[in-house]
Amino acid sequence: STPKKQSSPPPTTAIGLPRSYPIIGSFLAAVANRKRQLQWISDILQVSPSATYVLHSIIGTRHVFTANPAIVRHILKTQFPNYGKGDYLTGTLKDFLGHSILNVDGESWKFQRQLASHEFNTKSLRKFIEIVVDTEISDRLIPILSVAAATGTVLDFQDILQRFSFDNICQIAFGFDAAYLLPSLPQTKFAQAFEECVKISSDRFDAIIPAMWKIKKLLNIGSEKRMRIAVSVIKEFAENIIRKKKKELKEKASLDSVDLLSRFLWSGHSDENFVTDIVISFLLAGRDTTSSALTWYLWLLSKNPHVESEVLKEIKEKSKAPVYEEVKDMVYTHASLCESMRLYPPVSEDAKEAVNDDVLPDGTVVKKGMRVAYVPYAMGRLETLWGSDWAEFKPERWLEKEEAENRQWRFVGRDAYTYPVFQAGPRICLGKEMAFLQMKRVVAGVLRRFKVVSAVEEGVEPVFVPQLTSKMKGGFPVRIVERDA
Ligand code: HEM
Repeated sequence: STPKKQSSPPPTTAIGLPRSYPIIGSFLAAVANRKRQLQWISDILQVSPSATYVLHSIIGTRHVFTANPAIVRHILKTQFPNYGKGDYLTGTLKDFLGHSILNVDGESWKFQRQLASHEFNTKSLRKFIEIVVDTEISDRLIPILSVAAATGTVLDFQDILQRFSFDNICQIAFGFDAAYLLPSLPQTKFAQAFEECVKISSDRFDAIIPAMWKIKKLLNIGSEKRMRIAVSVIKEFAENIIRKKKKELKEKASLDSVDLLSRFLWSGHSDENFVTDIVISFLLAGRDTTSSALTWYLWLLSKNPHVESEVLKEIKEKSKAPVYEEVKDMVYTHASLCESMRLYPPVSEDAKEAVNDDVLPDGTVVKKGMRVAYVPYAMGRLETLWGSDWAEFKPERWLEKEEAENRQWRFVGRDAYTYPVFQAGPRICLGKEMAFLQMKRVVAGVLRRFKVVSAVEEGVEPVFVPQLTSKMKGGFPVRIVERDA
């Protein structure tokens, strides 16, 4: 059956390019649109030649925004060494992320990536999916959903998923059970401090006067005072775990724990600050990304029953297979997750900074120090890339029927530069495969037994909030219904 138009996200209004004036550039338009900056930039990219736009702002600052795959390839791959994190980004995130993988370039990045990549080999992934994810599903998630189904309670599924992935990533990063997904939905000091750091760091980027936070920090007032406190809560927490881990490792002859922290300590990195920063980076990378993806996914499924029934069919077909094989083979589910993240990417915009002057493939001139951002949110909405039905939630875009007589679905991936939801090139997301395994396992574990019914008011579209990782504004209210066995 053909998907119905009702499932579509709201159409973007076609607008012209913003006015630009001498000295202040398009500063006024940027201020007027600052509460909807992502949508504003995406609208502009839709009407820009080569899907690329140079935003002129106050006193001659210029930023390039692009939704053009050839330019994405240029900055993420062909000219990779010329487009790094840069001073602006690293300076803004340093209090939170220090010199860890998400916040450095060059040799230090290479080294951390190399070491961390062991955490993502097949053996570790299998262990992760079979032990960490499945325990969290059966011991924590399912019981909460059963109670909600029995009592008819409305749950905020976004909150549930954030708690779920927080517990998961704490296990991977530290080998520590954060116990954040409990029936009482506890507020833990560590998780709350983490949330505060993410929020304040995001706000630093969004401020109209970019250096304002530095002044507040200097004076130790307002949000910057809260930031300082939250950072120290996180660091203290991490340091305690690190000390315990160090002691444990000293008493052991070999490395049997698989968490990232043990791996770093085992390889001789005993500098607590450095190790703390790395662990925090992983928490950020792994925490809100999969929960964001799954929140929007379940919302789209609730609006598209024909997709949900295809997914359910696949879950039932695969349910006899061992856990790891099951999730690896969920082709339709995989496609539907890709499709959902096309419309609602967990990382909606990502900026690089030019090390040297350069010219982009479309002729746009880039000066040293200029920021060039690719915008997955805008790219997923381009007719030139996805066709005139781009607004429809259609997993079939990613699938082909096999020629063989059983006519199974086969997944057809898109070029990573057209769909840079996980970034692309040498710095492509290290957790991509892990994220898919986790998401598919959650989808299978939940949908097999329950129907997740949106309790969002009829006709209301949830609002996409782009922070460091995107969120559904106000959460995702749902009712849980137990399926007939
Ligand atoms: C749906 C889920 C996810 C999405 C959409 C996603 C997306 C991304 C993106 C866009 C980046 C590039 C950020 C940048 O450098 O500017 C990234 C990097 C990274 N991600 Fe993910 N991610 C996801 C899940 C995960 C998970 C579960 C983990 C780990 C447990 C993870 C670990 C990392 C790491 C370590 C990096 C840094 C890679 C590097 O700089 O070399 N990600 N991810």
